[in-house]
Order: sequence, then structure tokens, then C-alpha cells
Amino acid sequence: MLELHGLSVTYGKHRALDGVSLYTKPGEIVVILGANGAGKSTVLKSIAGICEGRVTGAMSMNGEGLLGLPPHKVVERGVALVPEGRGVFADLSVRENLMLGANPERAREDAQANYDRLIGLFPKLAERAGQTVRTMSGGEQQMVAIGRAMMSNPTILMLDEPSLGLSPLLSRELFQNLKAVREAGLGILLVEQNARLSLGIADRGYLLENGEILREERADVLRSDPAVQAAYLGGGGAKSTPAQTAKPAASVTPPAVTVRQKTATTQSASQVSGLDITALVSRAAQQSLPARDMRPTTAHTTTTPARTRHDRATPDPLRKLLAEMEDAARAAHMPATDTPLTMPALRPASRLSTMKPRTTPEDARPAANQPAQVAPTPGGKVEIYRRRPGSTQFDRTER
Ligand SMILES: Nc1ncnc2c1ncn2[C@@H]1O[C@H](COP(=O)(O)OP(=O)(O)OP(=O)(O)O)[C@@H](O)[C@H]1O
Repeated sequence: MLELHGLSVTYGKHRALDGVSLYTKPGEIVVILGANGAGKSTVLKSIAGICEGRVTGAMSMNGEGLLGLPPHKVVERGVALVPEGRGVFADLSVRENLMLGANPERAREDAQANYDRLIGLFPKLAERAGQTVRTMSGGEQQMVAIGRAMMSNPTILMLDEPSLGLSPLLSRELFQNLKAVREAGLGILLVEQNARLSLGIADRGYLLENGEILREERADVLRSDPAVQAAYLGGGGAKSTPAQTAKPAASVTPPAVTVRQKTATTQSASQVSGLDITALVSRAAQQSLPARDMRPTTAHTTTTPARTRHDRATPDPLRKLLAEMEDAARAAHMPATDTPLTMPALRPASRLSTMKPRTTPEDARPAANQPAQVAPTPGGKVEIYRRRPGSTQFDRTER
């Protein structure tokens, strides 16, 4: 059995875990639920011996201490981690990836038997044994990562956000596979943002918030608790009391946090902010500040009507982003001669004038007559370089 007692972790002055106690037995699936930054990954990394922070408390596997062990020793004790992002060797084949997992001493002698057991559980891995992992789908790669961890012959398998980046269909398939791993007798300690799916297969769950375990409960009880639904499953009715069966040490109603789903895709600023960015930029441009009020884009102490509104209605990181956008929009509309612009991203004019012609394909070059680059001169003037039609040379003008 994997046991943690009073595990605390600090990253410098930041306390990420505060007295976390939990356990996982072979043959059960245990899920840790919590909002972003609650400390879920830190729990797994501490157990695996790869936490960058200062770890204190007690951790053991079958009674043998894990605290302070290097990662390979933790694996020798029977605890394997499938890290967030999988960590597969993309240029190796499926079989090569799997066999690398059999490197620990505890697994080396039984590598072939473990491999046979694995492909018995997941025949698809055998069908794809020769395929380069890079060419596989996300779900298939995740199965390779899980298979590789299982090749170390673990008693407890830990998985950090295994469904990240997978479609709902692939996620469901993955979770069914985890049930098969449990049937094979392994214990699973799972960190997941997909609370619905993970509680659907788990036996027990822990709610972790701000580095502390708020509650430990059977998964089916957590799943049907309105407070948990409101906090982690996107449901309504947050006003319930904790379930009667909750253990005394954990009888706290989970806070009404919204778990932000991680996605593998990027979002546009307007998706994040819920604002029309075009309108925002033109509004900022209309606020004609005198030149003396212009600051480098890092100066956000200037109070403007727009910023006051962001202060009231907008979360901190977004407010900073919006303030930067407004500053940039204003800078773009200031007359060049009055604007002491700071444009660190631009090349200095001296380097531009000696720039060699590009040898990239034609469509990758700046179009003729299009400004190739704009650089501020020390006198506040702006140099504009245009490519001569049909030539690799640039003409320089100032304004
Ligand atoms: N290497 C690190 N250095 C400094 N702080 C860290 C480090 N790793 C994590 N933290 C901080 O510790 C806290 C817990 O982080 P952790 O990654 O464990 O949370 P999490 O619950 O897994 O969040 P997420 O779901 O977003 O991955 C966060 O405040 C995070 O910023």
C-alpha cells in the first residue's frame, strides 16, 4: 500500500502542500480532484521523487520509506508515474518504448512476461508494436506511456492528467483501459481534471484545495453530492451540506471553485476575455492621451477610465493583458515625432541595413512595396524599409 502522512511541500516561500495524508491500495482507483494550482501534480511528483520543492512528512510503500529517494529507487519500490504530457520517446517504436520501461531491476528479468501480460490487456499495443510513436494519435500515445510505466512491474501506477488533450471518445476509451489495469491487480492514483469520467471509474476520491485535503470519500458518494457537482462537475445546487458519511477530518464542504479545463489548443484573447478585442483597441485608440503620458508598456500605474473598469470587472492576469493592449493601441496611434516608443522586438536600424537577402521561398519573403521593417531612430524618427519590386534590395525612407 502507498501511504502519505502529513506531506508538506514548499517551493521557496510558497507552500504548495500542507499536511497531506492519503493512501492507495492495490486493486483500487483513487482520484485526487482539485482546482488549478491546488497541488495535485505536486503530490504525484513528491511521491515519484521528482519534486523541485522541499518535501517533508512521511511517504511509504509497503512500509518502506520513499521520502528522499531518487526517482529510480521509487520505481524499484513499485511506484511508477505516467507524467503529464506522457513523456514518450516519439522517434522510437511502440515496442522500444515499452521495453525501456522494463529497465528497473525489479522488472528486468520478467520483461518478456510483463510484455506478454501487457499486450494481453491491450492487444492494440501489439498490433502497433513496430509503429513510430510520433505517428500515433494522442490516445494511442497515452496508452504507450501507460504501457511503458506498467513494464516496470509496478504495484501502484500514478497518472497525471492522462486525458489531457484527448477527445471525449478517446478519454472514455482510456478510462475503460484504466479499469482493466485495476482488474490486473494494480492500484491507481489518478490526478484528473475530468472529474466526471474519473469519479465514474474510481473507488475513492480526495478533494484537494490550496494544498490541503478537504475531504476523502467513496467515489460514488462524491459523484452524487450536489456540493461536489457544483464545485467539480459543473453542476448547480452548491448549497448542500457534506455527505453524512464523510470522515470527520475531511467533513468540509468543498469550495465553489470552477475547475478550468486545460486544453491543448490556444484561445484567442477575445475568447478568454469575453470582450470584442477590435472594439477594445479602437476605444483605446480614441482616448488621445498627451504624449507626456505615454509610458513603456510595462507602466500600468496610469489610471484611465477604461482601466478602472477592468479593475472592477476583470481578473488580475486579464486586467494586465488588457492594460498592455490599451497601451499598445495608444502607442500605435501617437504621431511618430511625439512618441518616445520602446519597441524591443524590432531589429536596430543598423542591423537592418546590412541585412542579407533571404534565401527562403518567394512566398516567404516580404512582398514588394510592403514595409519590410520599421525601426525607430534615436531622434524619434521612424525608418521604413521597402523591398524593391523584383529585387532583393531594400529602399529606406524616414518619417
Ligand atoms: N517548480 C515549481 N516552482 C514554484 N512553484 C511551483 C512549482 N511547481 C508548482 N508550483 C506551485 O505550486 C502550486 C501547486 O502546483 P501544482 O502543479 O501541484 O498544482 P495542480 O493542482 O497540479 O495544478 P494544475 O491542475 O494547474 O496542474 C501552484 O501554486 C504552483 O504555481
